[in-house]
Amino acid sequence: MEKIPTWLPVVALALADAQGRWLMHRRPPDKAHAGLWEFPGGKVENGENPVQALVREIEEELAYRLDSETLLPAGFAQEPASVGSAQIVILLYTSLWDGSPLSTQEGGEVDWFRPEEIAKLDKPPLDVALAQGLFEKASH
Ligand SMILES: Nc1nc2c([nH]c(=O)n2[C@@H]2O[C@H](COP(=O)(O)OP(=O)(O)OP(=O)(O)O)[C@@H](O)[C@H]2O)c(=O)[nH]1
Repeated sequence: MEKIPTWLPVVALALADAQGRWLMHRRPPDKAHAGLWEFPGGKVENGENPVQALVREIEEELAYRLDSETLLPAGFAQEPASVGSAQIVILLYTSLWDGSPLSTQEGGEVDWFRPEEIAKLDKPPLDVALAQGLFEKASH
């Protein structure tokens, strides 16, 4: 067996405001899944743990400094296993917004939505699964 990772860890953030709305990021036109709404985040880099990766990604994408102590694991979603390319697994964390401004740094846009609105947004497949897991859990 080759000693290379067979899966690609990605981390994502479900940030809630005090009104029960959640932050979603719309991917810019020049990227994969252009125009789709996702939980913001990105790939875990070598030498990082998931929380470090998420803090870095959110700072890069949104100029928002997460307090790693407030991040709670909320679920995960995975691509079907495939031969050839690494399987993407997205780990989702929740946090409560502290009110600091958010500003998109990489050409995307962000907005706040209620769970029933998020259900109707066009999303990449793993974000569909993450949203289902998060909001089905929250409503029980
Ligand atoms: N959020 C999300 N990402 C997905 C899905 N499926 C899938 O292949 N991805 C890929 O997972 C990666 C997420 O990392 P990212 O957000 O840092 O991607 P990026 O394009 O900004 O980074 P890059 O410039 O390094 O490629 C992207 O390559 C994205 O295309 C999905 O369903 N949801």
